[in-house]
Amino acid sequence: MSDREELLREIKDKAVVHGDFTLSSGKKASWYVDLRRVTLDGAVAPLVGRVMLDETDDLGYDAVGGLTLGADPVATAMLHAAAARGRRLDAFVVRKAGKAHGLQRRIEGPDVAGRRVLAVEDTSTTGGSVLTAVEALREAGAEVVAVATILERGAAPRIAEEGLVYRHPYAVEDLGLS
Ligand SMILES: O=P(O)(O)OC[C@H]1O[C@H](OP(=O)(O)OP(=O)(O)O)[C@H](O)[C@@H]1O
Ligand SMILES: O=C(O)c1cc(=O)[nH]c(=O)[nH]1
Repeated sequence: MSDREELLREIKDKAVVHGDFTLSSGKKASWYVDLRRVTLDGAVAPLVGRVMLDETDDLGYDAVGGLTLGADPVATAMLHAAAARGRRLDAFVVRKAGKAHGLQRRIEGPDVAGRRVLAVEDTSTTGGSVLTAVEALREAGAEVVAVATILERGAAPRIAEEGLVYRHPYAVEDLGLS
Protein backbone atom coordinates (compact mmCIF):
# COMPACT_ATOMS: atom_id res chain seq x y z
CA MET A 1 0.00 0.00 0.00
CA SER A 2 1.33 3.48 -0.84
CA ASP A 3 1.84 6.15 1.87
CA ARG A 4 -1.07 8.05 0.34
CA GLU A 5 -3.42 5.06 0.53
CA GLU A 6 -2.28 4.15 4.03
CA LEU A 7 -2.80 7.68 5.39
CA LEU A 8 -6.29 7.83 3.89
CA ARG A 9 -7.16 4.55 5.60
CA GLU A 10 -5.89 5.92 8.94
CA ILE A 11 -7.93 9.13 8.52
CA LYS A 12 -11.11 7.14 7.79
CA ASP A 13 -10.48 4.79 10.73
CA LYS A 14 -9.35 7.27 13.36
CA ALA A 15 -10.45 10.81 12.54
CA VAL A 16 -13.92 10.82 10.97
CA VAL A 17 -16.70 11.33 13.52
CA HIS A 18 -20.47 11.57 12.91
CA GLY A 19 -22.81 13.74 15.01
CA ASP A 20 -23.88 17.37 15.32
CA PHE A 21 -20.98 19.79 15.24
CA THR A 22 -20.34 23.51 15.10
CA LEU A 23 -17.35 24.28 12.90
CA SER A 24 -14.70 26.96 13.33
CA SER A 25 -16.65 29.25 10.99
CA GLY A 26 -19.83 28.83 13.06
CA LYS A 27 -21.45 26.64 10.38
CA LYS A 28 -23.19 23.43 11.46
CA ALA A 29 -22.18 20.00 10.16
CA SER A 30 -23.20 16.35 10.65
CA TRP A 31 -19.61 15.07 10.46
CA TYR A 32 -16.20 16.20 11.63
CA VAL A 33 -12.68 15.11 10.83
CA ASP A 34 -10.51 15.35 13.93
CA LEU A 35 -7.16 15.23 12.20
CA ARG A 36 -5.30 15.80 15.47
CA ARG A 37 -6.07 12.10 16.06
CA VAL A 38 -3.74 11.25 13.18
CA THR A 39 -1.25 14.13 13.15
CA LEU A 40 -0.45 13.46 16.84
CA ASP A 41 -0.46 9.66 16.51
CA GLY A 42 3.12 8.40 16.76
CA ALA A 43 2.60 5.73 14.13
CA VAL A 44 0.76 7.96 11.64
CA ALA A 45 2.56 11.33 11.96
CA PRO A 46 5.55 10.14 9.88
CA LEU A 47 3.09 9.23 7.10
CA VAL A 48 1.54 12.70 7.33
CA GLY A 49 4.98 14.22 6.86
CA ARG A 50 5.87 12.10 3.84
CA VAL A 51 2.51 12.51 2.09
CA MET A 52 2.53 16.30 2.55
CA LEU A 53 6.13 16.57 1.33
CA ASP A 54 5.30 14.47 -1.73
CA GLU A 55 2.26 16.65 -2.47
CA THR A 56 4.34 19.84 -2.41
CA ASP A 57 7.65 18.51 -3.71
CA ASP A 58 7.91 20.87 -6.68
CA LEU A 59 7.23 24.14 -4.83
CA GLY A 60 10.69 25.14 -3.61
CA TYR A 61 10.00 26.30 -0.04
CA ASP A 62 12.28 26.04 2.97
CA ALA A 63 9.93 26.71 5.89
CA VAL A 64 6.48 25.41 6.69
CA GLY A 65 3.77 26.20 9.24
CA GLY A 66 0.37 27.73 9.80
CA LEU A 67 -2.15 28.98 12.31
CA THR A 68 -1.89 27.18 15.62
CA LEU A 69 -3.11 24.52 16.60
CA GLY A 70 -4.17 22.27 13.75
CA ALA A 71 -1.26 23.28 11.53
CA ASP A 72 1.46 22.72 14.15
CA PRO A 73 1.81 18.91 14.07
CA VAL A 74 1.48 18.95 10.27
CA ALA A 75 4.44 21.32 10.01
CA THR A 76 6.61 19.39 12.47
CA ALA A 77 5.79 16.07 10.78
CA MET A 78 7.00 17.61 7.51
CA LEU A 79 10.16 18.95 9.18
CA HIS A 80 11.04 15.47 10.48
CA ALA A 81 10.11 13.69 7.23
CA ALA A 82 12.30 16.16 5.33
CA ALA A 83 15.20 15.56 7.73
CA ALA A 84 14.80 11.80 7.18
CA ARG A 85 15.23 12.51 3.46
CA GLY A 86 18.36 14.61 4.07
CA ARG A 87 16.55 17.91 3.41
CA ARG A 88 16.60 20.92 5.73
CA LEU A 89 13.09 22.27 6.36
CA ASP A 90 12.26 24.74 9.15
CA ALA A 91 8.87 25.01 10.83
CA PHE A 92 7.02 27.98 12.31
CA VAL A 93 3.85 28.59 14.32
CA VAL A 94 1.51 31.52 13.61
CA ARG A 95 -0.22 32.63 16.80
CA LYS A 96 -3.94 33.41 16.66
CA ALA A 97 -3.15 36.71 18.35
CA GLY A 98 0.07 38.55 19.05
CA LYS A 99 1.77 38.06 22.39
CA ALA A 100 2.07 41.01 24.77
CA HIS A 101 5.17 39.87 26.66
CA GLY A 102 8.54 38.30 25.92
CA LEU A 103 9.66 38.92 22.33
CA GLN A 104 6.02 39.72 21.35
CA ARG A 105 6.27 37.64 18.18
CA ARG A 106 3.20 36.63 16.17
CA ILE A 107 5.20 33.99 14.27
CA GLU A 108 7.35 31.68 16.38
CA GLY A 109 10.39 29.81 15.12
CA PRO A 110 13.26 30.71 12.80
CA ASP A 111 12.66 34.07 11.08
CA VAL A 112 10.51 33.86 7.93
CA ALA A 113 11.35 37.30 6.47
CA GLY A 114 12.53 37.03 2.87
CA ARG A 115 11.99 33.27 2.73
CA ARG A 116 9.81 31.06 0.54
CA VAL A 117 7.30 29.43 2.89
CA LEU A 118 4.43 26.96 2.65
CA ALA A 119 1.28 27.71 4.70
CA VAL A 120 -0.29 24.49 5.96
CA GLU A 121 -3.42 23.30 7.73
CA ASP A 122 -4.83 19.97 8.83
CA THR A 123 -8.16 20.71 7.12
CA SER A 124 -9.65 23.78 5.44
CA THR A 125 -13.40 24.38 5.36
CA THR A 126 -13.76 28.11 4.61
CA GLY A 127 -10.05 28.84 4.30
CA GLY A 128 -10.35 31.47 7.02
CA SER A 129 -7.67 29.98 9.26
CA VAL A 130 -5.06 29.36 6.61
CA LEU A 131 -5.64 32.76 5.00
CA THR A 132 -5.14 34.40 8.40
CA ALA A 133 -1.75 32.65 8.49
CA VAL A 134 -0.97 33.81 4.93
CA GLU A 135 -1.73 37.41 5.89
CA ALA A 136 0.52 37.23 8.98
CA LEU A 137 3.32 35.63 6.95
CA ARG A 138 3.16 38.35 4.29
CA GLU A 139 3.17 41.04 6.98
CA ALA A 140 6.33 39.40 8.35
CA GLY A 141 7.98 39.62 4.93
CA ALA A 142 7.68 35.98 3.82
CA GLU A 143 6.86 34.87 0.28
CA VAL A 144 3.98 32.38 0.52
CA VAL A 145 4.52 29.93 -2.36
CA ALA A 146 1.34 27.94 -1.73
CA VAL A 147 -1.22 26.68 0.73
CA ALA A 148 -1.46 22.98 1.58
CA THR A 149 -3.88 21.04 3.73
CA ILE A 150 -4.29 17.34 4.41
CA LEU A 151 -8.03 17.38 3.73
CA GLU A 152 -9.79 19.94 1.55
CA ARG A 153 -13.28 20.43 2.99
CA GLY A 154 -14.55 23.36 0.90
CA ALA A 155 -11.94 26.13 0.94
CA ALA A 156 -10.69 25.73 -2.64
CA PRO A 157 -12.77 28.53 -4.23
CA ARG A 158 -11.79 31.03 -1.51
CA ILE A 159 -8.09 30.14 -1.78
CA ALA A 160 -8.25 30.38 -5.58
CA GLU A 161 -9.81 33.86 -5.24
CA GLU A 162 -6.63 34.91 -3.46
CA GLY A 163 -4.59 33.62 -6.42
CA LEU A 164 -2.78 31.08 -4.25
CA VAL A 165 -1.61 27.64 -5.36
CA TYR A 166 -3.51 25.06 -3.28
CA ARG A 167 -2.38 21.48 -2.68
CA HIS A 168 -4.22 18.75 -0.80
CA PRO A 169 -3.71 14.98 -1.01
CA TYR A 170 -7.39 14.37 -0.11
CA ALA A 171 -10.78 16.00 -0.51
CA VAL A 172 -14.17 15.19 1.04
CA GLU A 173 -15.10 12.81 -1.81
CA ASP A 174 -12.16 10.55 -0.82
CA LEU A 175 -13.69 9.88 2.60
CA GLY A 176 -16.57 7.87 1.13
CA LEU A 177 -19.11 9.43 3.50
CA SER A 178 -22.68 8.41 2.88
O1 LIG B 1 -11.06 26.65 7.04
P1 LIG B 1 -11.64 27.08 8.37
O2 LIG B 1 -13.09 27.46 8.26
O3 LIG B 1 -10.81 28.13 9.03
O4 LIG B 1 -11.69 25.80 9.33
C1 LIG B 1 -10.61 24.95 9.50
C2 LIG B 1 -9.91 25.18 10.81
O5 LIG B 1 -10.73 24.69 11.88
C3 LIG B 1 -9.95 23.85 12.73
O6 LIG B 1 -9.29 24.59 13.71
P2 LIG B 1 -10.05 25.32 14.89
O7 LIG B 1 -10.54 26.65 14.44
O8 LIG B 1 -11.07 24.40 15.45
O9 LIG B 1 -8.93 25.64 15.93
P3 LIG B 1 -7.73 24.78 16.56
O10 LIG B 1 -6.77 24.48 15.42
O11 LIG B 1 -7.13 25.72 17.54
O12 LIG B 1 -8.29 23.54 17.16
C4 LIG B 1 -8.93 23.26 11.79
O13 LIG B 1 -7.79 22.78 12.47
C5 LIG B 1 -8.62 24.40 10.87
O14 LIG B 1 -7.62 25.23 11.42
O1 LIG C 1 -14.37 23.59 9.81
C1 LIG C 1 -13.87 23.15 10.87
O2 LIG C 1 -13.80 23.80 11.89
C2 LIG C 1 -13.35 21.76 10.92
C3 LIG C 1 -13.89 20.76 10.18
C4 LIG C 1 -13.38 19.47 10.32
O3 LIG C 1 -13.83 18.49 9.69
N1 LIG C 1 -12.35 19.27 11.18
C5 LIG C 1 -11.85 20.26 11.90
O4 LIG C 1 -10.92 20.04 12.67
N2 LIG C 1 -12.34 21.50 11.76
